[in-house]
Amino acid sequence: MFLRTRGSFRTRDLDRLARHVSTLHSCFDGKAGLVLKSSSTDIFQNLAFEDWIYDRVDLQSRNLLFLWRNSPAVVIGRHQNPWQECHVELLRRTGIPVARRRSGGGTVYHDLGNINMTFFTSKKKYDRQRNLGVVTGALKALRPNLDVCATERFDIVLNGCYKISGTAARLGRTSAYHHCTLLCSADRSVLSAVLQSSCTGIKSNATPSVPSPVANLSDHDPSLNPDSLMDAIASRYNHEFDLDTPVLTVSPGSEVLMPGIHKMTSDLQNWDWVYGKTPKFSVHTSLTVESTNIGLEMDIKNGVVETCLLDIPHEWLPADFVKELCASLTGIRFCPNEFVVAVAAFLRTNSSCSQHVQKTLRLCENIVLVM
Ligand SMILES: Nc1ncnc2c1ncn2[C@@H]1O[C@H](COP(=O)(O)OC(=O)CCCC[C@@H]2CCSS2)[C@@H](O)[C@H]1O
Repeated sequence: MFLRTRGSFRTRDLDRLARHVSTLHSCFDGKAGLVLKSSSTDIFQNLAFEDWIYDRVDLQSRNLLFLWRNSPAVVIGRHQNPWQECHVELLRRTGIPVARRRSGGGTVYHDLGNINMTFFTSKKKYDRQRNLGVVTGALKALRPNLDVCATERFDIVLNGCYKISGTAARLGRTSAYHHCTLLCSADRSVLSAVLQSSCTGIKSNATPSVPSPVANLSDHDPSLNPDSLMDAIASRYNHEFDLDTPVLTVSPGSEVLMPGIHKMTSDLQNWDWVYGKTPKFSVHTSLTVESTNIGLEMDIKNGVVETCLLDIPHEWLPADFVKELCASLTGIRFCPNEFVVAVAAFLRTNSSCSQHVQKTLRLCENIVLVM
């Protein structure tokens, strides 16, 4: 039946497929530990791979290290506000994605010059200082003169003050993971540009990040590169956990190897997860449009505008018109697409005067920049 409905499969393909499936399972079966390296640089695929391992692999009697890197991306913590943490408008313009991870903590920037490590264990064996010891041990094995140490808040700092690694964790009933970054040669000008809010006047209880001066390891020693660092970390991990495992490359895009991973990936990409999960917040800001001062107040819950108030001089736009405009913005997602559609629909039914239309468009050009 399976073969008939999918005529393109041949016995040879099925054999190969079966071999792959058993390969992945045999990777885990009977092993006390594994080191896996991602073949993907897609932030959503790599975060989904973490979810898949956490949900589907029995971590009670094994340790697992996952090494991965991403194309440029901003990664916010589970309980954070992207509009507060990053320059959402610049990210949209440059096509750099924002991802919300399932662990708590602050916002970091990733690119191919940044390494990520995920240490999976049982909850009982979860030990962040031990894991960070693997990282600092690997660095010292590579370059004995490097001054690196882990701090009380589980950062790793270079020369006593420059952050090169940040940590976050997810703890379940029986399983856990600790993941951390390592800055080797990331683009620091992009890092600081994207980790600046484009929206002033946000009030919220979301977890704030703790900004620090950062450095790249390659600033200290230009011969250090991500591949040699990952090899050194893998061998130090083997040493620390008394293992003898090679680094296995895995493809987190493979539904065949990891059934269910596509759904996990698309859940992480969904607007409702990335933006909609933001804890309730409000924006109180002022805009200057054609030399007129305009106050904007919005309450946003689950990413949706709950209330909207625009404080506009009556001589600039009539009060009834503004009231109707605010009403039409209530209930939309706090995002440019829905905003533009709502304003266009509003103007179609309320556009008796071309001056009002022009002013509304200019006002909306300014509002869209905070979204
Ligand atoms: N890549 C990277 N590595 C280290 N530090 C960074 C990085 N990007 C930004 N920063 C600095 O850390 C603060 C935020 O520090 P804060 O302590 O608030 O948050 C963190 O460290 C979170 C680390 C999450 C690690 C996960 C591992 C895999 S997926 S992401 C930011 O404002 C910058 O100053």
